[in-house]
Amino acid sequence: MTDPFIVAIDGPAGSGKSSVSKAVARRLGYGFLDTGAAYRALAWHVLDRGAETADEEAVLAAAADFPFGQGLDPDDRRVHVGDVDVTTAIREPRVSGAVSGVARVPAVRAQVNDAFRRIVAEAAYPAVVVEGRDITTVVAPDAPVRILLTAAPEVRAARRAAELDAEDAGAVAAALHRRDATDSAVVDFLTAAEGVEVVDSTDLDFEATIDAVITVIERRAPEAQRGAGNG
Ligand SMILES: Nc1ncnc2c1ncn2[C@@H]1O[C@H](COP(=O)(O)OP(=O)(O)O)[C@@H](O)[C@H]1O
Ligand SMILES: Nc1ccn([C@@H]2O[C@H](COP(=O)(O)OP(=O)(O)O)[C@@H](O)[C@H]2O)c(=O)n1
Repeated sequence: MTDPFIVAIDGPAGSGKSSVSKAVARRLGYGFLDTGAAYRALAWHVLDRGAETADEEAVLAAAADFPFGQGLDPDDRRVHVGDVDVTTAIREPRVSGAVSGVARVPAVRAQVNDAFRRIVAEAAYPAVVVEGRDITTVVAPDAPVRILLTAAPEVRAARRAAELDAEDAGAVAAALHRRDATDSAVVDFLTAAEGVEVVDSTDLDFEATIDAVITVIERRAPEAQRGAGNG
């Protein structure tokens, strides 16, 4: 089998990257890689070691001893650090509030990006949908399909608050926009780079967003490499 091709999807928090990418991968028979889960798992690992993600030395020490496990099955979002299942823990607000400290360390970005490329190259799928912040620009700038998935800030905050079933939607919105601001200082994922197609889901429901992404794939992906069952 030739190397899987990449469908690269970037975007800000709450734009629908993970849920839409997973649904697209499942529908097309592709693999799915949630790159944010790796940064979240490393932030969890730093906190679990009793350190702070603002401490770059502590982050580098944790990254040097980071037995991270993540699969490509769209229907299996389990994430492990060693033999600890951290799937739920990495989505907790305390980790969301700490993850940007990990993401701003260049050596960490280089380490996890190498791991992402290796995981995709070894994938037993015709393609892998890879979602995050810098996939279209750093991890896979030559991918045949590169999408910036976005939505209005207030829509993204409302979706995240609903997802977390949060009592204080204002606090969720403030945390989300704070993370957007911190993240976009590290990687510009709010502006589509040359060749990246923008899908704005502000006025699209979940199914319509999936269809919009698949339309881009059908237009941009190499015909010969598409998986079975997708025309
Ligand atoms: N177009 C959409 N319309 C309504 N809800 C959506 C849409 N896209 C995603 N969602 C929901 O918004 C929440 C956040 O989506 P998620 O995939 O976690 O975003 P991200 O990974 O970009 O942070 C989830 O509950 C998801 O089901
Ligand atoms: N490719 C990536 C993916 C995530 N990240 C970092 O990891 C954090 C969590 O990513 P995520 O995709 O799980 O976050 P959401 O957009 O799902 O809220 C982001 O806020 C970034 O700080 C990154 O720097 N680069």
